[in-house]
Amino acid sequence: MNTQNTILSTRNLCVGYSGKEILKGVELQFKKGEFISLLGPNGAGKTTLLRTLSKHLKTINGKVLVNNEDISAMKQERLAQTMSVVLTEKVKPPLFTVYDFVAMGRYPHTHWSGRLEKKDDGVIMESLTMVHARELVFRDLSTLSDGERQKVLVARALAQQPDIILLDEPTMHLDLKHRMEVMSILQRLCRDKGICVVASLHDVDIAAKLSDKVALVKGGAIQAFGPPENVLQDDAVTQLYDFSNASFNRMLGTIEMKNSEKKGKVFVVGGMGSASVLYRLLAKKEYHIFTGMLHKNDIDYHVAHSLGAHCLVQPHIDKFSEEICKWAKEEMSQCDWVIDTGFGLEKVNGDNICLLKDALAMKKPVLSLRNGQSREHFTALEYDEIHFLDDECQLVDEMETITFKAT
Ligand SMILES: Nc1ncnc2c1ncn2[C@@H]1O[C@H](COP(=O)(O)OP(=O)(O)OP(=O)(O)O)[C@@H](O)[C@H]1O
Repeated sequence: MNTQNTILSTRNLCVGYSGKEILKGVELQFKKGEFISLLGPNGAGKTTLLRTLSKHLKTINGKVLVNNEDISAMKQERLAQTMSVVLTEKVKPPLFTVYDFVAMGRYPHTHWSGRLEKKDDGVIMESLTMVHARELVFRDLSTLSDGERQKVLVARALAQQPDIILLDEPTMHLDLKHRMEVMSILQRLCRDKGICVVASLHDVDIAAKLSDKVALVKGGAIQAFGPPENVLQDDAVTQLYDFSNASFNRMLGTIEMKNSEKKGKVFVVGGMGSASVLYRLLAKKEYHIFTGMLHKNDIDYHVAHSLGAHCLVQPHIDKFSEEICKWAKEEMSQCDWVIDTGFGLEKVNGDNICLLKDALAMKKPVLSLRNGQSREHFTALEYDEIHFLDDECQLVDEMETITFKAT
Protein backbone atom coordinates (compact mmCIF):
# COMPACT_ATOMS: atom_id res chain seq x y z
CA MET A 1 0.00 0.00 0.00
CA ASN A 2 1.44 3.39 -1.01
CA THR A 3 1.22 5.60 2.08
CA GLN A 4 3.20 8.51 0.63
CA ASN A 5 1.48 11.84 1.28
CA THR A 6 -1.21 10.14 3.36
CA ILE A 7 -2.52 12.66 5.85
CA LEU A 8 -5.61 10.96 7.25
CA SER A 9 -6.23 7.23 7.45
CA THR A 10 -8.16 4.61 9.34
CA ARG A 11 -7.21 1.11 10.44
CA ASN A 12 -9.95 -1.45 10.90
CA LEU A 13 -12.16 1.34 12.20
CA CYS A 14 -15.54 0.61 13.75
CA VAL A 15 -17.85 3.59 14.37
CA GLY A 16 -21.20 3.91 16.09
CA TYR A 17 -23.07 5.02 19.19
CA SER A 18 -23.03 3.51 22.71
CA GLY A 19 -21.28 0.39 21.45
CA LYS A 20 -23.79 -0.11 18.59
CA GLU A 21 -21.87 -0.48 15.33
CA ILE A 22 -22.90 1.69 12.38
CA LEU A 23 -19.85 0.99 10.16
CA LYS A 24 -17.08 -1.54 10.63
CA GLY A 25 -13.85 -2.63 8.98
CA VAL A 26 -13.28 0.89 7.63
CA GLU A 27 -9.88 1.12 5.89
CA LEU A 28 -9.40 4.49 4.22
CA GLN A 29 -6.44 6.59 3.15
CA PHE A 30 -6.71 10.24 2.24
CA LYS A 31 -3.81 12.21 0.78
CA LYS A 32 -2.81 15.86 0.78
CA GLY A 33 -4.63 17.89 -1.85
CA GLU A 34 -7.30 15.25 -2.45
CA PHE A 35 -11.02 15.94 -2.68
CA ILE A 36 -12.86 12.98 -1.19
CA SER A 37 -16.64 12.52 -1.30
CA LEU A 38 -18.55 10.20 1.00
CA LEU A 39 -21.64 8.99 -0.84
CA GLY A 40 -24.47 6.84 0.40
CA PRO A 41 -28.15 6.76 1.24
CA ASN A 42 -29.71 8.50 4.25
CA GLY A 43 -28.73 6.90 7.54
CA ALA A 44 -25.80 4.95 6.04
CA GLY A 45 -23.27 6.41 8.49
CA LYS A 46 -21.52 9.25 6.63
CA THR A 47 -21.99 11.78 9.44
CA THR A 48 -21.05 9.19 12.05
CA LEU A 49 -17.82 8.51 10.17
CA LEU A 50 -17.01 12.24 9.87
CA ARG A 51 -17.70 12.73 13.59
CA THR A 52 -15.36 9.87 14.41
CA LEU A 53 -12.63 11.10 12.07
CA SER A 54 -12.79 14.47 13.82
CA LYS A 55 -12.78 12.94 17.34
CA HIS A 56 -16.24 14.29 18.11
CA LEU A 57 -17.22 10.66 18.62
CA LYS A 58 -15.16 7.87 20.19
CA THR A 59 -14.22 4.91 18.04
CA ILE A 60 -15.78 1.57 18.97
CA ASN A 61 -12.74 -0.19 17.59
CA GLY A 62 -9.70 0.49 15.41
CA LYS A 63 -7.80 3.71 14.83
CA VAL A 64 -7.94 7.09 13.13
CA LEU A 65 -4.48 8.37 12.19
CA VAL A 66 -3.52 11.91 11.28
CA ASN A 67 -0.01 12.08 9.85
CA ASN A 68 0.38 8.53 11.14
CA GLU A 69 -0.42 9.58 14.70
CA ASP A 70 -3.38 8.02 16.52
CA ILE A 71 -5.84 10.85 17.27
CA SER A 72 -7.06 9.14 20.44
CA ALA A 73 -3.79 10.24 22.07
CA MET A 74 -3.97 13.80 20.66
CA LYS A 75 -5.33 16.78 22.53
CA GLN A 76 -8.31 18.37 20.73
CA GLU A 77 -6.41 21.66 20.38
CA ARG A 78 -3.47 20.01 18.63
CA LEU A 79 -5.81 18.13 16.33
CA ALA A 80 -7.52 21.46 15.54
CA GLN A 81 -4.21 22.80 14.22
CA THR A 82 -4.36 20.16 11.49
CA MET A 83 -8.06 19.50 11.00
CA SER A 84 -11.17 21.66 10.88
CA VAL A 85 -14.75 20.50 10.74
CA VAL A 86 -17.89 22.02 9.20
CA LEU A 87 -21.02 20.28 10.39
CA THR A 88 -24.55 20.61 9.04
CA GLU A 89 -26.30 22.27 11.97
CA LYS A 90 -27.61 25.71 11.15
CA VAL A 91 -25.57 27.98 13.40
CA LYS A 92 -27.44 30.85 14.97
CA PRO A 93 -25.05 32.38 17.47
CA PRO A 94 -26.55 35.55 18.90
CA LEU A 95 -25.13 38.90 17.81
CA PHE A 96 -22.00 37.60 16.15
CA THR A 97 -20.51 39.52 13.29
CA VAL A 98 -19.03 37.49 10.45
CA TYR A 99 -15.60 38.73 11.52
CA ASP A 100 -16.01 37.50 15.11
CA PHE A 101 -17.35 34.17 13.92
CA VAL A 102 -14.47 33.53 11.50
CA ALA A 103 -12.05 34.72 14.18
CA MET A 104 -13.18 31.75 16.31
CA GLY A 105 -11.32 29.58 13.81
CA ARG A 106 -8.07 31.09 15.07
CA TYR A 107 -8.37 29.59 18.55
CA PRO A 108 -5.87 26.70 18.03
CA HIS A 109 -3.23 29.27 17.02
CA THR A 110 -3.85 32.23 19.32
CA HIS A 111 -2.11 33.30 22.49
CA TRP A 112 -3.41 31.49 25.65
CA SER A 113 -5.39 34.63 26.51
CA GLY A 114 -7.25 34.31 23.22
CA ARG A 115 -6.02 37.73 22.10
CA LEU A 116 -5.92 38.20 18.32
CA GLU A 117 -2.79 39.61 16.78
CA LYS A 118 -2.21 41.41 13.50
CA LYS A 119 -1.30 38.19 11.68
CA ASP A 120 -4.58 36.61 12.87
CA ASP A 121 -6.47 39.52 11.34
CA GLY A 122 -4.65 38.85 8.06
CA VAL A 123 -5.61 35.16 8.12
CA ILE A 124 -9.26 35.98 8.89
CA MET A 125 -9.53 38.40 5.97
CA GLU A 126 -7.69 36.03 3.63
CA SER A 127 -10.05 33.21 4.60
CA LEU A 128 -13.07 35.38 3.78
CA THR A 129 -11.46 36.38 0.49
CA MET A 130 -10.83 32.75 -0.46
CA VAL A 131 -14.55 31.97 -0.17
CA HIS A 132 -15.57 35.21 -1.97
CA ALA A 133 -17.21 36.60 1.18
CA ARG A 134 -14.98 39.51 2.13
CA GLU A 135 -17.81 42.00 1.69
CA LEU A 136 -19.81 40.21 4.41
CA VAL A 137 -17.23 40.90 7.12
CA PHE A 138 -19.29 43.39 9.16
CA ARG A 139 -22.64 41.66 8.69
CA ASP A 140 -24.48 40.03 11.56
CA LEU A 141 -24.20 36.26 11.07
CA SER A 142 -27.90 35.71 11.76
CA THR A 143 -28.87 37.89 8.76
CA LEU A 144 -27.00 35.85 6.13
CA SER A 145 -28.64 33.67 3.51
CA ASP A 146 -27.94 29.93 3.57
CA GLY A 147 -25.39 30.25 0.76
CA GLU A 148 -23.59 33.15 2.43
CA ARG A 149 -23.59 31.36 5.79
CA GLN A 150 -22.12 28.22 4.23
CA LYS A 151 -19.26 30.22 2.74
CA VAL A 152 -18.62 31.86 6.11
CA LEU A 153 -18.57 28.43 7.78
CA VAL A 154 -15.91 27.35 5.31
CA ALA A 155 -14.02 30.60 5.99
CA ARG A 156 -13.99 29.80 9.71
CA ALA A 157 -12.64 26.33 8.93
CA LEU A 158 -9.95 27.94 6.75
CA ALA A 159 -8.99 30.43 9.44
CA GLN A 160 -7.83 27.39 11.40
CA GLN A 161 -5.19 26.96 8.65
CA PRO A 162 -5.82 23.23 8.55
CA ASP A 163 -4.34 20.53 6.36
CA ILE A 164 -7.65 18.65 6.44
CA ILE A 165 -11.23 19.96 6.28
CA LEU A 166 -14.14 17.62 7.01
CA LEU A 167 -17.58 18.81 5.88
CA ASP A 168 -20.97 17.28 6.44
CA GLU A 169 -23.25 17.97 3.46
CA PRO A 170 -21.70 21.35 2.59
CA THR A 171 -24.24 21.97 -0.18
CA MET A 172 -27.38 21.31 1.88
CA HIS A 173 -30.01 24.09 1.52
CA LEU A 174 -28.05 25.74 -1.31
CA ASP A 175 -29.41 26.62 -4.73
CA LEU A 176 -27.58 25.42 -7.82
CA LYS A 177 -25.43 28.55 -8.19
CA HIS A 178 -24.24 28.50 -4.58
CA ARG A 179 -23.84 24.72 -4.66
CA MET A 180 -21.47 25.01 -7.60
CA GLU A 181 -19.69 27.98 -6.02
CA VAL A 182 -19.07 26.22 -2.69
CA MET A 183 -17.93 23.06 -4.45
CA SER A 184 -15.53 24.92 -6.69
CA ILE A 185 -14.14 26.84 -3.68
CA LEU A 186 -13.50 23.50 -1.95
CA GLN A 187 -11.87 22.07 -5.05
CA ARG A 188 -9.61 25.16 -5.29
CA LEU A 189 -8.52 24.62 -1.67
CA CYS A 190 -7.34 21.13 -2.62
CA ARG A 191 -5.61 22.24 -5.80
CA ASP A 192 -4.04 25.52 -4.63
CA LYS A 193 -3.47 24.95 -0.92
CA GLY A 194 -2.93 21.19 -0.86
CA ILE A 195 -5.71 20.81 1.71
CA CYS A 196 -7.36 17.41 1.96
CA VAL A 197 -11.15 17.94 1.81
CA VAL A 198 -13.50 15.15 2.89
CA ALA A 199 -17.20 15.90 2.37
CA SER A 200 -20.39 13.90 2.63
CA LEU A 201 -22.51 14.64 -0.43
CA HIS A 202 -25.81 13.68 -1.96
CA ASP A 203 -25.10 14.91 -5.50
CA VAL A 204 -23.54 11.92 -7.24
CA ASP A 205 -23.09 13.77 -10.50
CA ILE A 206 -21.24 16.66 -8.82
CA ALA A 207 -19.17 14.20 -6.78
CA ALA A 208 -18.28 12.29 -9.95
CA LYS A 209 -17.04 15.45 -11.61
CA LEU A 210 -15.14 17.05 -8.71
CA SER A 211 -13.80 14.29 -6.48
CA ASP A 212 -10.42 12.67 -6.71
CA LYS A 213 -11.84 9.73 -4.79
CA VAL A 214 -15.25 8.63 -3.57
CA ALA A 215 -16.18 6.26 -0.76
CA LEU A 216 -19.50 4.44 -1.09
CA VAL A 217 -21.07 3.98 2.34
CA LYS A 218 -23.83 1.42 2.77
CA GLY A 219 -24.85 -1.68 4.68
CA GLY A 220 -22.57 -1.08 7.67
CA ALA A 221 -19.37 -0.84 5.61
CA ILE A 222 -17.44 1.05 2.95
CA GLN A 223 -18.58 -0.74 -0.20
CA ALA A 224 -15.95 0.79 -2.47
CA PHE A 225 -13.25 3.45 -2.33
CA GLY A 226 -11.29 4.90 -5.22
CA PRO A 227 -11.41 7.33 -8.14
CA PRO A 228 -14.99 8.02 -9.27
CA GLU A 229 -14.02 6.96 -12.79
CA ASN A 230 -13.49 3.43 -11.42
CA VAL A 231 -15.96 3.27 -8.56
CA LEU A 232 -19.05 5.00 -9.96
CA GLN A 233 -20.07 2.28 -12.38
CA ASP A 234 -23.71 2.30 -13.52
CA ASP A 235 -24.72 -0.65 -11.36
CA ALA A 236 -22.73 0.43 -8.30
CA VAL A 237 -24.62 3.73 -8.06
CA THR A 238 -27.98 2.21 -8.93
CA GLN A 239 -27.48 -0.34 -6.13
CA LEU A 240 -26.05 2.20 -3.67
CA TYR A 241 -29.31 4.13 -3.67
CA ASP A 242 -31.58 1.17 -4.48
CA PHE A 243 -32.98 3.03 -7.47
CA SER A 244 -36.09 1.42 -8.83
CA ASN A 245 -37.16 4.16 -11.22
CA ALA A 246 -33.85 5.76 -12.09
CA SER A 247 -30.44 4.74 -13.24
CA PHE A 248 -26.97 6.25 -13.19
CA ASN A 249 -25.04 6.50 -16.43
CA ARG A 250 -21.29 6.65 -15.94
CA MET A 251 -20.60 7.92 -19.41
CA LEU A 252 -23.05 10.81 -19.12
CA GLY A 253 -22.34 11.33 -15.41
CA THR A 254 -26.06 11.81 -14.81
CA ILE A 255 -29.04 10.08 -13.32
CA GLU A 256 -31.87 9.37 -15.74
CA MET A 257 -35.43 8.92 -14.51
CA LYS A 258 -37.37 5.91 -15.71
CA ASN A 259 -41.12 6.38 -15.86
CA SER A 260 -44.01 4.04 -16.24
CA GLU A 261 -44.97 3.41 -19.85
CA LYS A 262 -48.69 4.08 -19.76
CA LYS A 263 -49.06 5.76 -23.12
CA GLY A 264 -48.59 4.50 -26.69
CA LYS A 265 -45.52 2.94 -28.25
CA VAL A 266 -43.24 5.38 -30.03
CA PHE A 267 -40.45 4.44 -32.42
CA VAL A 268 -37.80 7.17 -32.51
CA VAL A 269 -35.46 7.20 -35.49
CA GLY A 270 -32.52 9.28 -34.29
CA GLY A 271 -28.78 9.24 -33.86
CA MET A 272 -25.76 11.45 -33.24
CA GLY A 273 -27.34 13.11 -30.20
CA SER A 274 -30.38 14.31 -32.13
CA ALA A 275 -32.81 12.28 -30.01
CA SER A 276 -31.56 12.71 -26.41
CA VAL A 277 -33.79 15.66 -25.42
CA LEU A 278 -36.78 14.01 -27.05
CA TYR A 279 -36.21 10.67 -25.25
CA ARG A 280 -36.27 12.44 -21.88
CA LEU A 281 -39.44 14.32 -22.79
CA LEU A 282 -41.19 11.19 -24.06
CA ALA A 283 -40.15 9.28 -20.92
CA LYS A 284 -41.47 12.11 -18.72
CA LYS A 285 -44.77 11.98 -20.61
CA GLU A 286 -44.87 8.18 -20.01
CA TYR A 287 -44.53 6.96 -23.60
CA HIS A 288 -43.13 3.51 -24.28
CA ILE A 289 -39.95 4.20 -26.27
CA PHE A 290 -38.40 2.05 -28.99
CA THR A 291 -35.44 3.45 -30.84
CA GLY A 292 -32.90 2.73 -33.53
CA MET A 293 -30.97 2.20 -35.42
CA LEU A 294 -28.10 3.46 -33.33
CA HIS A 295 -24.40 2.81 -33.00
CA LYS A 296 -23.13 1.94 -29.54
CA ASN A 297 -20.89 5.00 -29.21
CA ASP A 298 -23.77 7.37 -29.91
CA ILE A 299 -24.85 9.57 -26.98
CA ASP A 300 -28.45 8.84 -28.02
CA TYR A 301 -27.85 5.19 -27.20
CA HIS A 302 -26.57 5.99 -23.69
CA VAL A 303 -29.51 8.26 -22.87
CA ALA A 304 -32.10 5.87 -24.32
CA HIS A 305 -30.58 2.87 -22.56
CA SER A 306 -30.51 4.70 -19.18
CA LEU A 307 -34.17 5.60 -19.60
CA GLY A 308 -35.00 1.92 -20.13
CA ALA A 309 -35.93 2.38 -23.81
CA HIS A 310 -35.79 -0.59 -26.12
CA CYS A 311 -32.75 0.09 -28.30
CA LEU A 312 -31.76 -1.42 -31.63
CA VAL A 313 -28.06 -0.92 -31.50
CA GLN A 314 -25.06 -1.99 -33.49
CA PRO A 315 -21.62 -2.17 -31.84
CA HIS A 316 -19.51 -0.75 -34.68
CA ILE A 317 -19.71 2.41 -36.77
CA ASP A 318 -20.58 0.54 -39.87
CA LYS A 319 -23.43 0.26 -42.23
CA PHE A 320 -26.27 -1.32 -40.26
CA SER A 321 -26.56 -5.07 -40.77
CA GLU A 322 -29.48 -6.54 -42.70
CA GLU A 323 -30.59 -8.27 -39.53
CA ILE A 324 -30.83 -5.07 -37.47
CA CYS A 325 -32.70 -3.31 -40.30
CA LYS A 326 -35.19 -6.18 -40.33
CA TRP A 327 -35.70 -6.06 -36.54
CA ALA A 328 -36.13 -2.29 -36.66
CA LYS A 329 -38.83 -2.61 -39.29
CA GLU A 330 -40.59 -5.29 -37.28
CA GLU A 331 -40.52 -3.27 -34.04
CA MET A 332 -41.61 -0.14 -35.83
CA SER A 333 -44.62 -1.99 -37.22
CA GLN A 334 -45.78 -2.58 -33.61
CA CYS A 335 -45.57 1.12 -32.68
CA ASP A 336 -48.31 3.75 -32.71
CA TRP A 337 -46.01 6.61 -33.72
CA VAL A 338 -42.78 7.06 -35.62
CA ILE A 339 -40.60 10.09 -35.00
CA ASP A 340 -37.82 11.45 -37.19
CA THR A 341 -35.47 13.52 -35.01
CA GLY A 342 -33.92 15.25 -38.01
CA PHE A 343 -30.66 13.28 -37.62
CA GLY A 344 -27.75 14.06 -39.96
CA LEU A 345 -27.91 12.71 -43.48
CA GLU A 346 -24.41 11.22 -43.58
CA LYS A 347 -24.08 8.05 -45.63
CA VAL A 348 -23.98 5.91 -42.50
CA ASN A 349 -27.55 7.02 -41.69
CA GLY A 350 -28.95 6.07 -45.09
CA ASP A 351 -30.67 3.02 -43.60
CA ASN A 352 -32.51 5.20 -41.10
CA ILE A 353 -33.93 7.33 -43.93
CA CYS A 354 -35.10 4.07 -45.54
CA LEU A 355 -36.71 3.16 -42.21
CA LEU A 356 -38.71 6.40 -42.24
CA LYS A 357 -39.85 5.68 -45.77
CA ASP A 358 -40.92 2.21 -44.62
CA ALA A 359 -42.94 3.86 -41.83
CA LEU A 360 -44.77 5.99 -44.39
CA ALA A 361 -45.40 2.94 -46.55
CA MET A 362 -46.88 1.23 -43.44
CA LYS A 363 -49.16 4.29 -43.04
CA LYS A 364 -47.75 5.01 -39.60
CA PRO A 365 -48.20 8.57 -38.30
CA VAL A 366 -44.75 10.10 -38.85
CA LEU A 367 -43.76 13.27 -37.00
CA SER A 368 -40.53 15.01 -37.90
CA LEU A 369 -38.19 17.63 -36.44
CA ARG A 370 -36.32 17.86 -39.74
CA ASN A 371 -35.88 21.32 -41.14
CA GLY A 372 -34.51 23.14 -44.13
CA GLN A 373 -32.94 21.38 -47.04
CA SER A 374 -32.74 18.00 -45.40
CA ARG A 375 -36.51 17.66 -45.89
CA GLU A 376 -35.79 17.29 -49.60
CA HIS A 377 -34.88 13.68 -49.01
CA PHE A 378 -38.57 12.93 -49.01
CA THR A 379 -40.64 12.93 -52.22
CA ALA A 380 -43.48 15.44 -52.50
CA LEU A 381 -45.94 12.66 -51.72
CA GLU A 382 -44.04 11.55 -48.62
CA TYR A 383 -43.56 15.17 -47.58
CA ASP A 384 -47.33 15.68 -47.48
CA GLU A 385 -47.76 12.67 -45.20
CA ILE A 386 -45.34 13.92 -42.53
CA HIS A 387 -46.19 16.27 -39.63
CA PHE A 388 -43.24 18.64 -39.46
CA LEU A 389 -42.76 20.35 -36.08
CA ASP A 390 -40.28 22.96 -34.87
CA ASP A 391 -39.18 21.49 -31.54
CA GLU A 392 -39.57 18.58 -29.15
CA CYS A 393 -42.30 20.24 -27.04
CA GLN A 394 -44.41 21.05 -30.08
CA LEU A 395 -43.97 17.52 -31.33
CA VAL A 396 -45.16 15.88 -28.12
CA ASP A 397 -48.06 18.39 -27.88
CA GLU A 398 -49.07 17.38 -31.39
CA MET A 399 -49.06 13.70 -30.41
CA GLU A 400 -51.25 14.45 -27.38
CA THR A 401 -53.66 16.52 -29.51
CA ILE A 402 -53.99 13.78 -32.15
CA THR A 403 -54.58 11.18 -29.41
CA PHE A 404 -57.18 13.41 -27.75
CA LYS A 405 -59.07 13.92 -31.03
CA ALA A 406 -59.05 10.18 -31.70
CA THR A 407 -60.64 9.29 -28.34
N1 LIG B 1 -26.61 10.32 18.38
C1 LIG B 1 -27.01 9.16 17.87
N2 LIG B 1 -27.29 8.11 18.67
C2 LIG B 1 -27.67 6.93 18.14
N3 LIG B 1 -27.81 6.67 16.83
C3 LIG B 1 -27.55 7.69 15.98
C4 LIG B 1 -27.14 8.98 16.45
N4 LIG B 1 -26.95 9.78 15.37
C5 LIG B 1 -27.24 9.02 14.29
N5 LIG B 1 -27.60 7.77 14.66
C6 LIG B 1 -27.95 6.67 13.75
O1 LIG B 1 -26.78 6.26 13.06
C7 LIG B 1 -27.11 5.86 11.73
C8 LIG B 1 -26.21 6.60 10.76
O2 LIG B 1 -26.56 7.97 10.82
P1 LIG B 1 -25.73 9.09 10.06
O3 LIG B 1 -26.31 10.41 10.46
O4 LIG B 1 -24.30 8.85 10.29
O5 LIG B 1 -26.09 8.75 8.55
P2 LIG B 1 -25.80 9.60 7.24
O6 LIG B 1 -25.23 8.66 6.24
O7 LIG B 1 -25.02 10.82 7.57
O8 LIG B 1 -27.27 9.99 6.81
P3 LIG B 1 -27.87 11.29 6.09
O9 LIG B 1 -27.48 11.19 4.64
O10 LIG B 1 -29.35 11.09 6.25
O11 LIG B 1 -27.34 12.50 6.77
C9 LIG B 1 -28.60 6.14 11.55
O12 LIG B 1 -29.28 4.91 11.72
C10 LIG B 1 -28.92 7.10 12.66
O13 LIG B 1 -30.25 6.93 13.09
